[in-house]
Amino acid sequence: MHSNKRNELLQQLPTPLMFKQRGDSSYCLNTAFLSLFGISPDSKKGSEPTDFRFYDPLTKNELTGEKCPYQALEKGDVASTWVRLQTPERSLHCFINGSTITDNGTQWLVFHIDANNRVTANNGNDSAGAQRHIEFNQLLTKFSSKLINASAQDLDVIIAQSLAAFGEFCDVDRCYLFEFSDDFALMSNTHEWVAAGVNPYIDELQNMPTKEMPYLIGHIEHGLFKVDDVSNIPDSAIAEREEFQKENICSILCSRIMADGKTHGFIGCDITGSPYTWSASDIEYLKRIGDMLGNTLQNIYNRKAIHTMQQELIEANRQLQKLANIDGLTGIANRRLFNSTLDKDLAQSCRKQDALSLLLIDVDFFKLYNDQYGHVAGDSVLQKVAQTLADSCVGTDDLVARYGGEEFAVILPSTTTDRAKDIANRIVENVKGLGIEHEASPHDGLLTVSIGIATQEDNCDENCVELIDKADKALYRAKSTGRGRVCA
Ligand SMILES: Nc1nc2c(ncn2[C@@H]2O[C@H](COP(=O)(O)OP(=O)(O)OP(=O)(O)O)[C@@H](O)[C@H]2O)c(=O)[nH]1
Repeated sequence: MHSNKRNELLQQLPTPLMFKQRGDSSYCLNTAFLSLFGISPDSKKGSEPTDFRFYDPLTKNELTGEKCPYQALEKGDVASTWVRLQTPERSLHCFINGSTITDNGTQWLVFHIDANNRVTANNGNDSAGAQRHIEFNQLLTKFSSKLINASAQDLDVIIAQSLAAFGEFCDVDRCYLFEFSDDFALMSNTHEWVAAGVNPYIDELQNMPTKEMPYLIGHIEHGLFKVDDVSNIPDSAIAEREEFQKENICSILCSRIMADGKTHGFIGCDITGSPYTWSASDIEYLKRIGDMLGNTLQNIYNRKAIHTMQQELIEANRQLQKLANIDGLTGIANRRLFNSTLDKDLAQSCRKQDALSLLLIDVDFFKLYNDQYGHVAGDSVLQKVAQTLADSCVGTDDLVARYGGEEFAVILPSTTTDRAKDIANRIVENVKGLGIEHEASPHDGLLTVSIGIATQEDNCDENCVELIDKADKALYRAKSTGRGRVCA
């Protein structure tokens, strides 16, 4: 066949083709190719291979050198592979199949382009469309289950994966998530996926005032923003039109995301290069992905709210627990905490075969003090004595408690009688050292305390009641032998 005839035939074939004679510098693009890539037949009769770029769809790296399908075919190698074929107008996910045809001594290098994703997307009624719906549902199921179990930390990664999977499935150039903040005043592009060879814009789309994009936002509030051809956006929405054109967007589709009963943001996708008519399937798919993300965000909100509530309850319980164990006047442990601690410490010292000492401390002539100086001054004395006891007991496991009225108790784990006597004498000195005037006191007219000591040695002989009773008897001896002293 004559080479011009061959050329004409290839031009008319319904399959998208790039072809050239070996030795020619330019590739020809047939009509089917031009229409698939949205290229005007007037503007492209032939094209330099450099006008086209091939990208590895997985790594997003440009295929050059030996891996470039042109060069492989020129060299006589097989050139059948999945690529992202980018023209100045459009990039598409394609299966390309290169072959060399020899005709009357002329060699033709022909690339057959199979990019039927979008074609089938337009029609969900035929079997290819039905198959596509099934694939979409599988995709959605896969990511829903990933998202439903996602922790807040994993969420970003899984959202990014969902956008990439959806972007590739629908063969768009960009797919992204915008979230509103500051009570709807700002919006930010939080996640973005771009196809190979397409410029990302996420960094430039942060904290954008929503009031500057009323056309877009108005549509989002009603659920959907669909523009087949950005150049048809009316002049009244010039801000949006210019922004989209700056990003080389020709068609844009965005669907609102609801969470917590409010518009949380939107998911969107772009076609760059030349306009595309969004199909009913495109819209349905985007809405369903948006709903899935909305449900996930709602789930995360709920989990956060429950977590906050739990933390508040734990804190409230901690405060209650504290209040239930603290003496209101002196701020030290109360009788309740004393009882439970003595129980626990005594059992532990018994297990460890360790000594434990108990001090019972009583303010001397306190009735007379109250009578002479008043009840309010008496309260203040009790606070000072409590503080002095706390300051005098330096063991980390010691417990200083108000036992009742003007009586205090100190539990001293791992403490023998001799050591307890030292501590008790120090307390007597420190209280006297406070220099609280008490005219009726025989001890230099100063307020004093008496202390009784009981010790459980390492033999587990005593229980709590017996130990307290022993300390009480020792306290009685201290009182009856002159007060302001220690008895064991
Ligand atoms: N200000 C004040 N007084 C209290 C408080 N609790 C108990 N008291 C007083 O402490 C006094 C204890 O008196 P008594 O048991 O007779 O003992 P005492 O006067 O200290 O005499 P001895 O213990 O024998 O040295 C009583 O007058 C109680 O009213 C309190 O919380 N604040």
